[in-house]
Amino acid sequence: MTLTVTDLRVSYRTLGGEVKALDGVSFGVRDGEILGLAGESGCGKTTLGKSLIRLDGRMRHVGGTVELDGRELPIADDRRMNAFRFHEVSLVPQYAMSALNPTRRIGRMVAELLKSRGAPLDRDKLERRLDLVGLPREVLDRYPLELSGGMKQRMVMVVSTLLDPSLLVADEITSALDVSTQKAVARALLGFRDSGFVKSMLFITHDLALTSHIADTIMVMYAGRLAEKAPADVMVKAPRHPYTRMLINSLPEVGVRHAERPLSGIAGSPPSLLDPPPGCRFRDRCPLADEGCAEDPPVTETEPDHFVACWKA
Ligand SMILES: Nc1ncnc2c1ncn2[C@@H]1O[C@H](COP(=O)(O)OP(=O)(O)OP(=O)(O)O)[C@@H](O)[C@H]1O
Repeated sequence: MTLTVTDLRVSYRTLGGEVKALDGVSFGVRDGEILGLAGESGCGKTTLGKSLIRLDGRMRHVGGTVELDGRELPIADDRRMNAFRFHEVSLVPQYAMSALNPTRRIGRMVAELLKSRGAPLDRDKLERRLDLVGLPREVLDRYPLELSGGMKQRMVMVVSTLLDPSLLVADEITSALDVSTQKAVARALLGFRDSGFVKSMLFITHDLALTSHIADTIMVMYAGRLAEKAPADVMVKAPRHPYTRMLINSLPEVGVRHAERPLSGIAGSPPSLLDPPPGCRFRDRCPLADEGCAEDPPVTETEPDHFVACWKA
């Protein structure tokens, strides 16, 4: 197992109180596995990704543990985490396209970054990786401004994986790209895993359709908690949680005109994470909810590798 997250609790300090963005999340990522993390805006996907790399100033590690390759990550200790960042766990951020320093040629920037991490620049290795993501070697002589959005995105992927981290967290890295560029980035991600440059991956997206093509396993979160986790094909064909079912039914089907089959959304919104009510957090929006749902549903393994947090599943 590359990653084992146990009962992770992370909140944000705000003027209104503590926003419990992750409220007891447990899951694992196996060696070689790509875990797609999905769920609607605000469910805690980015917070989970950040927790594994760097807590920002307003985030507080309230409880739980994160183990990477059997060693506990000191996620609450920014300085001690330095030994792990880039080397063991790395992030391609949500706004990767602006993560490149605009005043430096890319080759120089990569060399400086590696130096700051105490690693020498291995030109051969760098060039092989550029080949893998389909970037010409000349990009190293260019400024970020001279690259398209998709090229920048792939460049950031190369940079974040140069030290062969065990786990790569890719946060919404395809959202701002057109569909064919999205595919190139997705292929590059799979190539990195298949070539062993990274052992495992957490692929964060709100795009369930895309994640079902890339991920081996999909985990759906709802309001700071795990709702369902299952192998990607099972999640798409036989979801058990009412929320996941509704999410999957709300996906547009290619070739089906919406006059024939109207797109359905999910009415209502998740509860506030400042003071979430007890019980199932989806119950106000759930067509199957009854009084029993006022109690917290445990995460249950209904079949091997299929985890669901629902009394009705
Ligand atoms: N800096 C912050 N200060 C206070 N609350 C925050 C902060 N960042 C996120 N939150 C809250 O934490 C919860 C989880 O947010 P998070 O960004 O992790 O969700 P997400 O699923 O990644 O959403 P999105 O898809 O929109 O990026 C939300 O309720 C959000 O409002």
